[in-house]
Amino acid sequence: MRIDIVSIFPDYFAPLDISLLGKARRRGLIEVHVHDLRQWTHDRHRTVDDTPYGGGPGMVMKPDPWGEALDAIAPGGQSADAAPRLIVPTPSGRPFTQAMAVELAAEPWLIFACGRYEGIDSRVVEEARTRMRVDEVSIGDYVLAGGEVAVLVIVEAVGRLVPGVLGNADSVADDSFAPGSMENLLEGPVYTKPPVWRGRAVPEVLLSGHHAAIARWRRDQALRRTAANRPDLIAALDPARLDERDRQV
Ligand SMILES: NC(=O)c1ccno1
Repeated sequence: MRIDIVSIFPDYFAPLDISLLGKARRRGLIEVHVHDLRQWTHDRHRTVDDTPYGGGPGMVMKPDPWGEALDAIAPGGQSADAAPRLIVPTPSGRPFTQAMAVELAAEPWLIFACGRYEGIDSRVVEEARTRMRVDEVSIGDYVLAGGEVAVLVIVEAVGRLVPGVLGNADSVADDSFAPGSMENLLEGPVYTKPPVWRGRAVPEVLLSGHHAAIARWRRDQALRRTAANRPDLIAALDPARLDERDRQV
């Protein structure tokens, strides 16, 4: 997977050189290019924003630098299956979910546009849509100072799903919200050695080696945690996916 990130604060993305994603980059599983938007400005002050038409507070990011940046990064001509997908984090975007992370992890090329101030001139997304798929995405119902932190969240959630990045691919199947048996459920509690810690013992079933009983216990715990923390997810569960035991939890 290729990832391009455009920002006026490229240093925000130093964390992508460490840990899981840093290893994935060094192993050639993920290619990350971070670009300073200001390299596509042409005035002495390297201006990227201006006052909003129609008045109102704050500044809006000018379309010209963004248009030139996207032209330079994705000049076009790629085959349909190699074309980039532009992701623009914004509070007014579609909710970023685990399902979307799974979908994006299958893409060959993602470009992230980090907006700042009051946002990017809307014509940038409008024009980009004429030559690539564009998703305006929100990581939650709150407002950040810019898209950079949201891109770090999305790149981490997506990057860990790229085949080969996680040491144990099975752990993805147990993720909260993971498609499949965990779909729309929160992951339950997890334990490791020692078996007793400050007088608190690990649930016996987890030491039993009885895989069916362990799977059942984990699903019960996931249902309980989801009911406690996210009743909205329980309400959205497809009843057909709940067995008799689930209904008793
Ligand atoms: N909620 C968000 O995704 C966001 C992006 C930029 N500011 O907020």
